[in-house]
Amino acid sequence: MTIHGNTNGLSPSDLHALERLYRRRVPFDRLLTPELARSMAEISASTGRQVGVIADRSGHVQFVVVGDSSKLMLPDVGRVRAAQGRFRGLRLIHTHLTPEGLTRDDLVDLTRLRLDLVAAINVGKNGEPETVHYGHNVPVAPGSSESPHRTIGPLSYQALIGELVQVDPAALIAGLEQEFARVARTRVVDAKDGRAILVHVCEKHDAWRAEESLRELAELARTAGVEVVDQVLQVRDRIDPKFVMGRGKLDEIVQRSMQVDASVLIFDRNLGPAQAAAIAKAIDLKVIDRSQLILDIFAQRAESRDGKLQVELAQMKYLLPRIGQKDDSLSRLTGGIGGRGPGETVLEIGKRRARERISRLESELEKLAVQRRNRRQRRNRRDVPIVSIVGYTNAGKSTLLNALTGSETIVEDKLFATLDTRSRRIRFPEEREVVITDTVGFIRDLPVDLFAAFRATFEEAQDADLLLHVVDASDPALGEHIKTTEQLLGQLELSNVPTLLVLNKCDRVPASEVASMVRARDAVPVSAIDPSTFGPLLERLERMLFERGSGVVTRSATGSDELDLDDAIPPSITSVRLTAARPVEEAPAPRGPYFDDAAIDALIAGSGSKSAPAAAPARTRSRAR
Ligand SMILES: Nc1nc2c(ncn2[C@@H]2O[C@H](COP(=O)(O)OP(=O)(O)OP(=O)(O)O)[C@@H](O)[C@H]2O)c(=O)[nH]1
Ligand SMILES: [Mg+2]
Repeated sequence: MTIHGNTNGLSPSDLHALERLYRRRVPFDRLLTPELARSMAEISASTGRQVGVIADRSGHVQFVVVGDSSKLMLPDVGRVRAAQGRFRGLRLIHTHLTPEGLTRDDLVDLTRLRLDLVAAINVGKNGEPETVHYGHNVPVAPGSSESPHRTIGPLSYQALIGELVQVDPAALIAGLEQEFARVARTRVVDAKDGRAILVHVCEKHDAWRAEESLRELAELARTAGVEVVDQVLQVRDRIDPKFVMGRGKLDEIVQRSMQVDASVLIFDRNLGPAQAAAIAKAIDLKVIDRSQLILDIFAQRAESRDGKLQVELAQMKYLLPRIGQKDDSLSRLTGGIGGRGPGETVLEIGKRRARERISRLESELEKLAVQRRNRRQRRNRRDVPIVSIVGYTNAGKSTLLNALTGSETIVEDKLFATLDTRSRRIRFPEEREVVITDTVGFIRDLPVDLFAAFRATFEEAQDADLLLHVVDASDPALGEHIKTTEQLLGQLELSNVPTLLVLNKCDRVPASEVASMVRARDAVPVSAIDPSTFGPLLERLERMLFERGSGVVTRSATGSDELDLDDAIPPSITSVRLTAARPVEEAPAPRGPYFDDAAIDALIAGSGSKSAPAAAPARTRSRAR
């Protein structure tokens, strides 16, 4: 039976008296009992310190706390959750040594810990209870200036005990929970990962991108399977180093979380380990940052072995500095958003084991990387051009790949629909074929460790003869998306690969705007959902890939005695018709590693690589057609 708080210098008999408080019962339908009130007052008077108990709804005392003359520091009650409801199912009953109502600290605890109720017993000079104040949370409309608490008192202790004044917390709380529920009328019950409030805090000079950024965060949250119930935006002169925002705003958010019944706060920025812990401790909600959200999506979606290992490694690296933070905010993460995927185990293990796991993952991934490099070297002796489709997430890369090749890779109106990339081939007239590969979408401020994971998926793109940079022309953040993609391509050492900018989703943009964007950016317009728009794209593609002096050099096999690729290419491309790029029969659906090497080998072999033995028959067959 732990006595929490400031126990220094207490006599054994005081401690004993405090321990005995654990045996008291406080029925849920009574504010307090005379036995409890008198013993608490007595100990307070003898120690000169505030004394409190935290009782649950069945009337048991869960915590006994002792403070100093003017305040109590409450222990972490985070894991003693009420089964259901907006409140924690706990009441704080404590003493005050000066005649006063509930203090600001009392009200903050009330909100922060979502207590059912806080009661303060004023202890008189004679060491007897004199008056009682109590308070509880009330729902207020967002943005309203009304107080989120209701406080009642002073009530005469004698009147309370004599039941001249009747207070029934059970009935009170039942009514309040209904009231809160009514405010949160919009509730949808089937969200499997809880309800979240998005929080964007920025300094003034960054305010211009806040709205767009929140919109993207909402998309990410939706992709992760979280229901967004509210969004909070705060522009500050300076980001608070400890809590990011001000304490007042934090309290407001907790209040709001009760109204809309949210259990998760998702920050639209990356939080340092100490920040995350401080915030989680202060508000006692699950706190997730942008990196964690993205990691969570990857953890849910990675399918291949390589992909899974990469995600686990990224999660481990993210979590390592967070293990053993003073208020272990990770303990709130088990299960659900932020605590999913292979990295979940890290929540139970210590730093040392986590480090061991990291080095094991790294060496496994290195082995896979070596295998991939070897394959790529073998494959370099080829003459089939490779085109990689790159671009911001949700730009329509997979849709375009499907439409160009008549295949069916996953297309979803979600961010990071594609995590395990696919390759397909398309055939141009005159038997010229191209292998086209899809890639993982880019996003702003990609967590560093995830970027490392990304890197592997783009190794293949380094062999590409051409990048199709697909961008959603209808997105207001188009310019930002292009910039981010270009930056990340640079970091992936892909800046040197010839690139064609493809303005996608032109069906959503007025033609005049498309025309000016095409001119300004030397781009090709398409609508990936409408193949009748592919003409200009195919023409440009063919010109860039096959025309002499196009600047795109297709590697050809050295020492081969077969035809040079050029010989097989007629000089004219004027005959390109829309139907020209017919899908080629089945491409085996590559399953990870991110980039399925065997599948690409097979594709290339099937397309007439001079170095691959399978090439000749493939080519003969297609010629004969
Ligand atoms: N209106 C319209 N919608 C499109 C077009 N191209 C793609 N979409 C839609 O945009 C959404 C995203 O398409 P995807 O092909 O999954 O995008 P992606 O770039 O592969 O996305 P990630 O794999 O998540 O990076 C889907 O809902 C598509 O149906 C287009 O040209 N016009
Ligand atoms: Mg995709």
